[in-house]
Amino acid sequence: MAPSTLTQNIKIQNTQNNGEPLRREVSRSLSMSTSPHETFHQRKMSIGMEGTSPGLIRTKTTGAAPKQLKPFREQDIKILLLENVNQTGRDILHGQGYQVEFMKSSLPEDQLIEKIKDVHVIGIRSKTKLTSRVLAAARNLIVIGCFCIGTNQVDLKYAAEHGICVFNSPFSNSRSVAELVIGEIIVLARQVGDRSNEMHQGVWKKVSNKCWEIRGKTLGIIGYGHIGSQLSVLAESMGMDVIYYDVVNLMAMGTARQVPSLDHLLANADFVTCHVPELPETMNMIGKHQFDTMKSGSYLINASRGSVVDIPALVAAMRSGKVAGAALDVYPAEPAGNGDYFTNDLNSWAEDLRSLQNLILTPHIGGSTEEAQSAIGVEVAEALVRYVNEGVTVGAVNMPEVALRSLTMDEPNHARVIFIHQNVPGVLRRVNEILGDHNVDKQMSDSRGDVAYLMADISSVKEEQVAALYRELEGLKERVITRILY
Ligand SMILES: NC(=O)C1=CN([C@@H]2O[C@H](COP(=O)(O)OP(=O)(O)OC[C@H]3O[C@@H](n4cnc5c(N)ncnc54)[C@H](O)[C@@H]3O)[C@@H](O)[C@H]2O)C=CC1
Ligand SMILES: O=C(O)C(=O)COP(=O)(O)O
Repeated sequence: MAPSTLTQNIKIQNTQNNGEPLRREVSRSLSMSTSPHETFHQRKMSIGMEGTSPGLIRTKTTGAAPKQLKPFREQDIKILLLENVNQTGRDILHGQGYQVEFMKSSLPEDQLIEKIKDVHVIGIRSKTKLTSRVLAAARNLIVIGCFCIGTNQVDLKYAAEHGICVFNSPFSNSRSVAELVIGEIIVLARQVGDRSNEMHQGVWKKVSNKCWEIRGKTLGIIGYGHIGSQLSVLAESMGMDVIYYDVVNLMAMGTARQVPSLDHLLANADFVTCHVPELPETMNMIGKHQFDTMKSGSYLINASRGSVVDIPALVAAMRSGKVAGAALDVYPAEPAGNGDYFTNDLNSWAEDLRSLQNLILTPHIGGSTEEAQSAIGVEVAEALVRYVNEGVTVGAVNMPEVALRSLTMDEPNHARVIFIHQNVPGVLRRVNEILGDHNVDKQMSDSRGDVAYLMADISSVKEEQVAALYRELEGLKERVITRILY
């Protein structure tokens, strides 16, 4: 971008602002996703690109310096959205002027590897597996948006070590999951699923045997985080006693009680519900021993991750009558999209599950409500915009959280340097030696594990100096990614 263009853009911006301070304009552009012409980023340039289309904003550890420097234009940013990301999120990203490709389902690994090669941003939900193999193919990727809560589908460590920031929406669908579980508790206690199936087949079968009220029964919640604690409040308001087990000591909601062990919870709960993340420690955490420990005639609900419950052990516990009913929303393997079949081809025990009585099977819909999806769309898309345009990592799940107030047009000749690097001694000193020829107005640096993130706003920097600055930073052996926004 030539200086004259910059000046012209300042004028346009000022006109649009009607003389209002620009900083207000900046925050408005992010929170209300206005048109790209209203955003401050329109005026910025970015370098740090490797052999792709002009104006890109990433380089890899092994990459050479960019051959040409071109303005950072929103139109150059390529985004791939999979798994039917909500319209709210799509609107925000389109509103920035980015190129957005949208797909309704997830992709198998080989197709994903092809598709991810050139994009700067990918948006996924719980199904798309971003393994190290997939991410290694992503030449230009700078950021991943998980439009959901769980991030187990992404190799977070590999991503961080390659300078790829990951965002999610930590609680926008928690209430939806909690409400589904409440519904399932009643449906299981009254065998509503079976009665409904029978009626659909024309069979009238009125029974009260082993049908219960939930009032006075004990709900055992495994994992008392966002979802577990919401559920606790709802269950108690319906007259249930609530106990919970968590690896962390957590404040109880209402009169709920934390119990000292999983076995203690299993031995005392009438309904057991799982709300833990997928981790090595939660893999098959409900298996044969746990079913043996549960009360006879109790119920199990799993709306967390399919890996948490050992399904053959559940099938055995239900066939023996030890478990009177169960609800599963998640499975070790799930179809890529709607219309696919839930058969033994996918999970070897799918037919076993389909044959059981009082077993509610839902297709991973815990967070699938209009309210949740719309809120997630906004939250994650805004985080992506902030990261692409300003390098702000607040809310990231695999990077240190770093933010500086936005650059504004009353700060000409400023540049924002973003330097993601290995977290080893001496790097900051060397970076500051490089930045030392300029006035460092503000700077923030933080680390998380092996990766550190530095953001510095420098002034008195001429456009022709930016390339040299970039090359010097790229010359540091500890660098992962250098971006300069100006
Ligand atoms: N079915 C669906 O559509 C949805 C499923 N989920 C799943 O639910 C999970 C939980 O969600 P949130 O409540 O938002 O997560 P959260 O992170 O707020 O809470 C998880 C809780 O589990 C605890 N925990 C971790 N390991 C444990 C262990 N080994 N034993 C006992 N407790 C343990 C943590 O200390 C934490 O309190 C997510 O990770 C996601 O996989 C989330 C949203 C929708
Ligand atoms: O938010 C989560 O972690 C979920 O499991 C919901 O996933 P989904 O957005 O429905 O693919």
